[in-house]
Amino acid sequence: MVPSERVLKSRTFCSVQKMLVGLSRIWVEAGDIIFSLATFSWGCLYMMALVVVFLFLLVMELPPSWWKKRKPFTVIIEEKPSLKDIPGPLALPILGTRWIYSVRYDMDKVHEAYRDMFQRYGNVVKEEALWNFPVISLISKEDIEKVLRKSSKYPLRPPTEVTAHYRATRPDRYTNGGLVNEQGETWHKLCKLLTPELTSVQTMKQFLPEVNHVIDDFIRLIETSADQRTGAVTHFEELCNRVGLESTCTLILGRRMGFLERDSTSTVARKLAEAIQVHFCASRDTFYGLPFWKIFPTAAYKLLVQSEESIYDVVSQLVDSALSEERDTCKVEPVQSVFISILQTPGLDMRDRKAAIIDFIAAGIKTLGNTLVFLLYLIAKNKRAQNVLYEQLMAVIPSGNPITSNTLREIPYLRACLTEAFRLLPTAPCIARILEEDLKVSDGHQLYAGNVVLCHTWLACQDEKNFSRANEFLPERWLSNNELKKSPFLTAPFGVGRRMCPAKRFVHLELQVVLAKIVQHFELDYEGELGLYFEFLLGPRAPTKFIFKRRNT
Ligand code: HEM
Repeated sequence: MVPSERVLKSRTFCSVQKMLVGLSRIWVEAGDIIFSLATFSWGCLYMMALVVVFLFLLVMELPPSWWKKRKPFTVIIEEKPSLKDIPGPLALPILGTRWIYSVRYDMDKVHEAYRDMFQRYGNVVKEEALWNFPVISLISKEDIEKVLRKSSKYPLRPPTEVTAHYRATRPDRYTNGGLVNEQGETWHKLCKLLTPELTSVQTMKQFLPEVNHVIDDFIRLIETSADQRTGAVTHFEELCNRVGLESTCTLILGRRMGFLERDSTSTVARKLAEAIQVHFCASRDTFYGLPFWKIFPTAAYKLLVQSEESIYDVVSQLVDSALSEERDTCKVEPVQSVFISILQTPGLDMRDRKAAIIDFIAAGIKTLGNTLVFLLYLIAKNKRAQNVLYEQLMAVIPSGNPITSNTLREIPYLRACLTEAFRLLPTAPCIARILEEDLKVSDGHQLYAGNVVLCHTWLACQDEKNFSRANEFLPERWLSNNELKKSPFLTAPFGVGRRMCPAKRFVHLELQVVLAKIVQHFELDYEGELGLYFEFLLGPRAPTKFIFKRRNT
């Protein structure tokens, strides 16, 4: 057991003891009161019993699970008074600061809320969830680095509590919370068994020819969807979600799904994309809203369950049909390995295998779709960069030729465009961690092991202190490599350390091919300005309207 874990466990034991002692006192006192009232009125007794049961449920059910496993906040306040000094919105007793998302800010603009809070309160901001559980937000480059550098064997990322809660109610489908939500040894085991093929350089090398085919189909889909006269494609974000789904399924299931054909199976893609959108929105609403879903199924919780079940059913069908056709129809030979390796890995329950495939596909569709819209928007709006990229592409890859690893290496500007797009518009605007050690941050504020910390990498990337001409799209800044060395933790769109996204290599490959092929085929434009929308991830506000003018090559 690592030392930080031991510390947490011993603290957990003390805090659980204190909590039990406290609760038993509450019960004794509540019992005394109830007993005396009983002599007064049975009706009154009934009401009091209901109130006590309700309070008990509140105490036991509402705090986040990782809080219950660690130090209750009240204890932290008593022993470590300096957390009190961290500025933030007015915290109400018990309810904390979650009221701001109903009164001061819109739930779909949480990204703007943080920008405003950093302006109001400084570099370290404290929000308080229910029962005044603290969530600390950091924006300074030095603070973010301090948190993300301290990566242990089992880094802790706060789980999406509501998903973990729902999965616990379906033991027929899930044996654990899954790779994204698990912690400690269970997470480590899943990571070790499920991700080696996905992260392998070899798998990606072999997958490249198939990526070329997928993107050629995407180009055809754009051509047939565009207005013949103007080249306009409205709701382009839907096409991006479809290519995200097709590519991820091709990689994970080892077979083409046909989501890029003009009509045939696209209803499945739309159904899945819609379910995933609802899932992200419901996750956001249950996270930023009051967590009464722990006591009764609120509207947001019901939506979450519906979307979880739709995603499970649709992906399950895809997996089952791929399974029934077995190896001989896994036409994309090199990537059979991801699917087959998950299915054949010893030490995993069939439920874990299916859940992992579902999680990978669900994790891919929206993230890839959003990222692609952002990337193409920035290229469309920056004609100079678009022209430089086009010239370089045409010099290295004659139009119509497939893209290979060698040609990709010869166009560093292509990768620089990706990194710059991730800096300006990442779909994951912050990285969350649970601290495993005490840490001193800006303005002398002391944080403690067990505190939940949000590292706002996106906002830090827009700060002139960290990047000159921070709001401009300048891919050139990444060509020297100095910039990357100066700020490896700020432009970290896939996270950092052992909990980093296992699909980073795949996404980089996919985005380079898609950008290269689109810029070779079309001159890109965008009508108006792109709006942003927060749904747990940062996404484009629909409808997005791109103009694709065919190039004469
Ligand atoms: C543009 C696309 C994507 C972006 C920007 C992205 C970003 C991220 C980020 C920021 C994290 C959290 C990392 C951390 O806490 O340090 C993450 C985790 C994860 N991502 Fe991605 N992701 C993308 C695509 C995908 C795809 C296509 C898959 C599946 C094939 C995937 C599967 C996962 C999984 C399983 C985790 C949890 C890893 C763990 O906790 O061990 N992601 N991703």
